[in-house]
Amino acid sequence: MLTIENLHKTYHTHTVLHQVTLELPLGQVLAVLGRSGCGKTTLLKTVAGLLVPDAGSINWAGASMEAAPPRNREMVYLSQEPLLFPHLSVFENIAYGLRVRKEAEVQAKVERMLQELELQEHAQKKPAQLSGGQRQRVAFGRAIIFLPRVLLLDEPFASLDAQTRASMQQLFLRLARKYSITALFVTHDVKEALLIGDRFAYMAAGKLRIYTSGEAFMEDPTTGVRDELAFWNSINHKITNLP
Ligand SMILES: Nc1ncnc2c1ncn2[C@@H]1O[C@H](COP(=O)(O)OP(=O)(O)OP(=O)(O)O)[C@@H](O)[C@H]1O
Repeated sequence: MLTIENLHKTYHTHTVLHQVTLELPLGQVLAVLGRSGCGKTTLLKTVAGLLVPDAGSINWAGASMEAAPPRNREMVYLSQEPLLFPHLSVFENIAYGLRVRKEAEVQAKVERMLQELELQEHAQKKPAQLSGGQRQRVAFGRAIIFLPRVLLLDEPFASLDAQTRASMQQLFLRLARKYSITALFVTHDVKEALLIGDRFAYMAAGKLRIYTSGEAFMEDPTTGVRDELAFWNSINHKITNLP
């Protein structure tokens, strides 16, 4: 279980994380919905150890993570623009974490992951020879192949077209189930949050509100789920009443 208590972060006089508290059980995905600038990236980078909080605690299975450097936390941050090694092939990008950890059966593990990601035929290409969606799949594979404790996903599909985005969402759901992935998934897209999350939260001005159920998330007018439903009802009404 990931436990975060009263996480606080200020840039100069601007408070970006305001007493953020959450619990995330193993194998669950918490979808965090929030508008641009609400502090989502700061939250994920602080959990990953890439930013230092002013106060608060981050625990994994009861052990404090604050003193642990990012690589020892095994909490992987994935951004919208996948960061891949440009000079390495797809295969070697995915193999990287395994080689660093001196794990066995690298070849077989990477081949299996390439198959999961449907990237077998691109194994020897360099990142620059791939589409945005394919690069994001490589970044996923590289992150999950060594089974990190927590995946921290920062609007990972925001730059993709609608179809590629939908197929990446399905791929994520399939792999999340298969590998029991524990993840914080931040997005500004309410449909994506509903589709991806096992649990739901809403972030505004550095404050995180956790919902006790999916229904509570959907019923809160600030999340925009109601507006989304009203929009589609009005479109349906318009289309069925066209002359
Ligand atoms: N290094 C920094 N120095 C000062 N202010 C910062 C810094 N990084 C972020 N901020 C400010 O903190 C606030 C939250 O930024 P953050 O990147 O966490 O937001 P976000 O919710 O991820 O937004 P977006 O969806 O646009 O990426 C913003 O107002 C931003 O301008």
